[in-house]
Amino acid sequence: MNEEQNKIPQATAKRLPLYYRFLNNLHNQGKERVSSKELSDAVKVDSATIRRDFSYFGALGKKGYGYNVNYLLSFFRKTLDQDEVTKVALIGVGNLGTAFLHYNFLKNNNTMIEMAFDASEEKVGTDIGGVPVYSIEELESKLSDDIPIAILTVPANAAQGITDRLIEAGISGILNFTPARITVPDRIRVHHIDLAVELQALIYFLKHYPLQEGEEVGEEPFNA
Ligand SMILES: NC(=O)c1ccc[n+]([C@@H]2O[C@H](COP(=O)([O-])OP(=O)(O)OC[C@H]3O[C@@H](n4cnc5c(N)ncnc54)[C@H](O)[C@@H]3O)[C@@H](O)[C@H]2O)c1
Repeated sequence: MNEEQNKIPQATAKRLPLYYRFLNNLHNQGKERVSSKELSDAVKVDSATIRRDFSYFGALGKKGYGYNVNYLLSFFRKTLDQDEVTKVALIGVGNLGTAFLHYNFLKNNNTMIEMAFDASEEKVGTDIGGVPVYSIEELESKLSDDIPIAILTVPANAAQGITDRLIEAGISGILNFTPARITVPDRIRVHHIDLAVELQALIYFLKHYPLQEGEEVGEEPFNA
């Protein structure tokens, strides 16, 4: 992560990949500029928030012109280290893990699942979506220094044990899909993803903040 990203608020940093993906699509369609309204409609973030987010990088928008797509893209690419491919390891090649291996992350984000691990003999030695699956026994010997992130898709009861080994092996970030609350040292960053929580949040918003036709979509506190 570079210095610039350290200075921007975390909520803004979280939205950067969203902006980046949309701008990349615009660029691929040959578009050179985008208005904040267009951006807002596409990424479902209100234009005031977009302007505030972008203000952390200096005044990039011009009245009546909008934002220059190429300029923004090159800026975000630098900020998000998009010029570099980040290698990721995946642990647990079950229903969820297999789906991730089939999904080509590299197409939109510069991340790539380099290798996967599982405990099941049936899976070890196979190749899923072009990713080799190794035995979990080989975790320490196969994980190389250039893989900073692991995706955890093992059963909850295996999560902490695997986490301890990942940290020992030098991983610095974990994307945890298991329901287990894992304990890690301060220097390790864990992001927890739980579809049930996201669904509950959506249900809550539908019930308490139903949207009206033509209403601008606000920023949801759950994503902030
Ligand atoms: N976050 C979410 O929204 C969400 C949604 C669905 C499932 N989940 C969770 O994701 C995890 C995976 O779910 P799933 O449906 O893919 O389960 P699954 O049972 O299909 O897959 C688990 C895989 O982990 C492997 N495994 C078991 N113990 C292991 C170990 N010690 N080391 C390495 N591999 C091991 C199994 O062989 C299996 O291939 C579960 O914890 C589940 O609760 C999360």
